[in-house]
Amino acid sequence: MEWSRFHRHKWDQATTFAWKNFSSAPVRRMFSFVTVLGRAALPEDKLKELTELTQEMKSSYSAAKICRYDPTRRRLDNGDYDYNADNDLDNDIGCIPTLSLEPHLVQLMATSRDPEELRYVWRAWRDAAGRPLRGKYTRFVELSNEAARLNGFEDAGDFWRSDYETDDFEDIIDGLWAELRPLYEQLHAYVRRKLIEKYGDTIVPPRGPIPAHLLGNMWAQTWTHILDLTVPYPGRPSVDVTNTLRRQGYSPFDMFRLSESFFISLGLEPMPSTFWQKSLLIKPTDRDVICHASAWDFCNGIDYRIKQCTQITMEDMITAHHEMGHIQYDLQYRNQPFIFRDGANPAFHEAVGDVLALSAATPSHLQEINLLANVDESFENDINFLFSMALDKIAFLPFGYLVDKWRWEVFSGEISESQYNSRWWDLRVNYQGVSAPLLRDEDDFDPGAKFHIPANVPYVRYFVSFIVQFQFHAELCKAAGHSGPLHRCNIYRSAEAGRLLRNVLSLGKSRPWPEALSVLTSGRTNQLEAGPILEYFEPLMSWLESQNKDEFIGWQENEAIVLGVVSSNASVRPFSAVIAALKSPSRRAS
Ligand SMILES: CC(=O)N[C@@H](CC(=O)O)C(=O)NC[C@H](CC1(C(=O)N[C@@H](Cc2ccc(O)cc2)C(=O)O)CCCC1)C(=O)O
Ligand SMILES: [Zn+2]
Repeated sequence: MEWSRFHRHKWDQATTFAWKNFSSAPVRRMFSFVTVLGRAALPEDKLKELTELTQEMKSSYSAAKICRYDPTRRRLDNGDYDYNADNDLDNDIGCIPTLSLEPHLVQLMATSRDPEELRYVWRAWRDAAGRPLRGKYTRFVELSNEAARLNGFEDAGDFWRSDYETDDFEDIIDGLWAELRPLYEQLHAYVRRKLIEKYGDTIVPPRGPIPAHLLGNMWAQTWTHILDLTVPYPGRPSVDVTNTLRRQGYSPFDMFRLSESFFISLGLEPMPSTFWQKSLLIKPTDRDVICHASAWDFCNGIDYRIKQCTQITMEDMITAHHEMGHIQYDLQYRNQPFIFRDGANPAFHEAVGDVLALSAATPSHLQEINLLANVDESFENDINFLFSMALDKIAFLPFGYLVDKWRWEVFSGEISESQYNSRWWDLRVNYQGVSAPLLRDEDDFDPGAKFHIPANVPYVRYFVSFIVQFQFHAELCKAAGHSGPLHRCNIYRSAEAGRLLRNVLSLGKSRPWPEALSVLTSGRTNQLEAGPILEYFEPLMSWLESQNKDEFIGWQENEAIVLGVVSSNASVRPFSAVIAALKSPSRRAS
């Protein structure tokens, strides 16, 4: 009998979703994951196109290089750097691009204190890494959305958010940001004041956004590299132990051994022997590799590796803990069924290493491992420490939030191709209070100059991780019997903390993440909460409020100082300040 289309559809419906009626919850959970095909749901030719597109974007980004800054370079008549000189072959100014992001540009953005050089590097990187991706990205979005819809999602953003198994996920993170924004604004106001003291108020507007090239990082996402310009009480032992690491002859290998010893002290797993044989911890000189650090689970219970172009810096020591946290989580859930070998949600995976680093970075622990001379626990040292932690953990929050806010709006169509860059800068000014140091237009593609956009790696996981890692820290400190301020807690060698952490991590993705949180908090809560991170930074918040009492808190967009050539098709709505800057002869603008 020829089945009618109706009957065939009914059969499909019945068999396709029969698993939804299985009695076993874990089996239903497994089916709910394994039935999501992701990209593989695309027709062969489109899957091939999407895969090639992703590979092209990733290798284009990883191979991007720029020329060295040349202060003698011909200038425009207003003194501005003539970026187009490179193409001006008749005066053989052209250059060979030799500087790559890691380690050269990361180092330059962290250590240069020349605004002109910083502005050059900031723009040259975006010209080399972001601009070439713009056309590819639009096609990438189309194909990603098509794949998402074939999996039953609205668009790729909807698909990505489903990892959190939470209907009102966007409302939840909006609410968390609202609770944390006041602390961010206090830090922002204090740092802006210090940057005005360093660079003057013709570059840094007292009531406006901070120009993004002055914050020590290519994306202004963490500000730890301008600690020297902003530290509250200078002249005290620096909590940045980079120089001590170098003086003591630390190798990249030693830094990873140091991180491993912290995990072992909690009774967690050592790295498997193959880890030490097969990881790539030093940038090779004979070939180009994707230097962006990464941790790999080869899904056979034996082979786990980290790839990191490790520099001997405190930042890379913290990153070593971060990457090893991924491996530790992989090890803790390796006995779960394959489909459950993942983080309870992506933020949990990002939090593990950072939780241990919260203890490892404390002055008392750094003393214990001879990386810091004996530091008294004076109020000033406390504030210096909390401030350096805030330059990492608080400064990051709005950036961690806005990257996927932008991407979700691109996937949903709220941001069209003609608005990519102006909407990116709207979000950067509104949430982060940073501005482009020179005018941007829609030939630029600044989001593309950040690894996770061409690499198609979701980003809100880091925003959530920076909050949930303090919930972990608070609970592990309780288990370790810590008393006193949360920021002084060090769980080193606590078997109780290790046991609690193991109980959470070994679940993998076998249970919805609120249940994992409930295990962590012994039932006190199963929700994301800003309480612990606010408790941790409470002493700093009070101190900042007292320091900032005459300061303008927040920023006005039209106060932004944006210099640079107003390019022919400046489709970006130039901030009114640009018009002001272009009119008033006092400010150097062309
Ligand atoms: C096979 C695979 O891909 N594995 C995943 C891990 C897994 O899923 O198992 C993986 O290795 N992802 C790489 C990524 C690397 C880093 C990163 O991208 N960090 C963000 C945000 C941030 C910033 C400051 C900070 O302190 C912590 C995070 C950035 O740099 O902007 C760069 C150095 C730090 C972490 C990572 O480890 O998360
Ligand atoms: Zn990570």
